[in-house]
Parts: sequence; C-alpha cells; structure tokens
Amino acid sequence: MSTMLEVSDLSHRYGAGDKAHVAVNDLSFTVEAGQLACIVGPSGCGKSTLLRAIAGLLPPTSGTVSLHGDLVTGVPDDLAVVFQDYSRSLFPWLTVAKNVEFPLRWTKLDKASRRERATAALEAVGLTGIGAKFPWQLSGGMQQRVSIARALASRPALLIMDEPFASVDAQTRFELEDLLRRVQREQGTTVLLVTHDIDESVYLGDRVLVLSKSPASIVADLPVPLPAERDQITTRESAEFVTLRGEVARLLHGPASAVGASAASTASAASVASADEAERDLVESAATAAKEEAKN
Ligand SMILES: Nc1ncnc2c1ncn2[C@@H]1O[C@H](COP(=O)(O)OP(=O)(O)OP(=O)(O)O)[C@@H](O)[C@H]1O
Repeated sequence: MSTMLEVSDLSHRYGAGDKAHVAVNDLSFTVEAGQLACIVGPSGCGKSTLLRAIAGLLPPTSGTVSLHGDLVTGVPDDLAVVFQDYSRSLFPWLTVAKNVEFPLRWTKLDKASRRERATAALEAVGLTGIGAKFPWQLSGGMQQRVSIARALASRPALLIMDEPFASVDAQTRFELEDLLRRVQREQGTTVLLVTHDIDESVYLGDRVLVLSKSPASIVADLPVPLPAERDQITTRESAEFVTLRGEVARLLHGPASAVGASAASTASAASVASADEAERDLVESAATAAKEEAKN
C-alpha cells in the first residue's frame, strides 16, 4: 500500500497574542491509498480546522499536508469534499446530471465522456435514470447520494467527508453508510471521514483516529478488526464491534477528554461557523461557474 495522505506536525492557531487560540496541535498521521479512515473527536475540538487545512482551504500555522507526495498549498484538483448539508452544496438550478458533471469541466474529458462518467457515478450510487431531475425534486437521502456521485465522478485521490450523514434519518443513514462502504471498496477510493457518531466511525472505518478535546491532537489510532463485508445488524452485534466502540467511547468521554459544558457550547458555536465558512468557500467559488454552465 502507498501513502495517499500525509499530515506532519500540523498545528493551527487562530488569532495572535492574548486572543490566540490553538485549534490543532502538532498532529501527524497518514492514510494509505484505498483506506477509509474515520476521525472522531469531541465537539469543537478542531476537526473542521483540520479538514480545512487538509483540503488546502486554510494554510496551517506550522506543519505540512501532502497528497500522493505533493505538498498541499491550495485546494488540490484531485480532492473532493462531501459536506453534511447537501441542500447547500448541490446547485438547485442545475439538473442532477449537470450537478454530477460539473467538477469534470476542469478535467481534459470531452463532453461525451463527462456525461458517461456522470451516468456511471449515478448508477454506482443507485440513482440510475434520474439525471434529468432537479435536486429539489429528490428526498434528502437521494440528494446526498447525488453529492457522493458528484464527488466520485472526478475519481478523487482523496475524498473528504465532513459529517456526511448527520442530516438524514436513521434508516437512510444506515443505507448511505452501506452505500459508501460498497462504492469505496469497488472504486478503491481513499476516504477521510469525520463523524461525531462513535458507532458510525467503527462501522465504516478501516481505522478510527480519536482526537483529544481542543486543541486537537491524536489520542489513539485504532485499526478496526472487522471483516470487509459488514452488515448493519450482525456487525453491530459482534463482540469486536462492541469492544472497539467501548474503547473509543472511553477515550472520548473519559475524564481526560471531558469538556466543561459552557466551554463546549461556546466552542461548538464557533466551530459551526468555521465549518459553514469552509463550505461557503468551496461552494461559492464553484457557483459562478455553475451559472455559466446552466446557460450553455
Ligand atoms: N475562525 C476562527 N477564529 C477563531 N477561533 C476559531 C475559528 N474557527 C474555529 N475556531 C475555534 O477553534 C476550535 C476548533 O474549531 P473547529 O470548528 O475546528 O472544531 P470542530 O471539532 O470541527 O467542531 P464541531 O465538532 O462542533 O464540528 C474551537 O474552539 C473554535 O472556537
């Protein structure tokens, strides 16, 4: 296996002087090609800051991020991000097919190949034949499938997913988790997924990286000893699943990780703003071009 993502001694501090706030503290890890690594951490610990730095949206105060050996200094062309809020990341004025094709405009693919890729990506996520619909004509779960199809269509070197299933109901969440694992294995995609949900991190991951309370540092990097074929009922009942889930919960909620209630709620409010900012950065930069696309 080759290393796809390398995060080395990464730190990020917001502000300076008395008002300085260290959000990420000297964090190092790698993700191998084809791996699905999950990150779990307490609310407000610095997950969004970390993802923004990895995505090239935020220059870190110190340390480096490399994608397939290349230093990340801006948003890499071969990186895709799926956010929690599908309703804001899909363009409502473009059809589903055009939404999925959209990032391919920056590749060398001709129009016919772009269409073919989009059709195949929609098929991979179980949405064959809905390309002519608009996002707002679909359920929330279907819209998130479209976001996943769009991310996969560009065959990214790294797919970053920031709480991707937090806005759908429990049944849809299970379906999307299984869909992600299936497609990720079929296509060999390297995925870094952030979740608040301990069970989800264990069910989905090949590895679970547990972050400390703010400032984020890695408290554990745990391999997931579950078979590749997983099932929402039997896997979650298995001894390995229950043991690992307990271990992650203890690391997150044990005394060393406890966060005071008021500090947590303040941090949480600021971090929502930060995640929103990241999403806006990416979506807005694409929106202008998407409007042009709609005219064509
Ligand atoms: N732009 C900013 N300026 C100053 N401080 C910030 C900024 N963005 C985030 N922070 C602070 O950095 C810390 C980490 O925030 P971040 O959003 O990365 O956490 P998070 O783990 O993603 O949060 P959540 O779990 O709620 O999504 C928080 O204490 C937050 O208050």
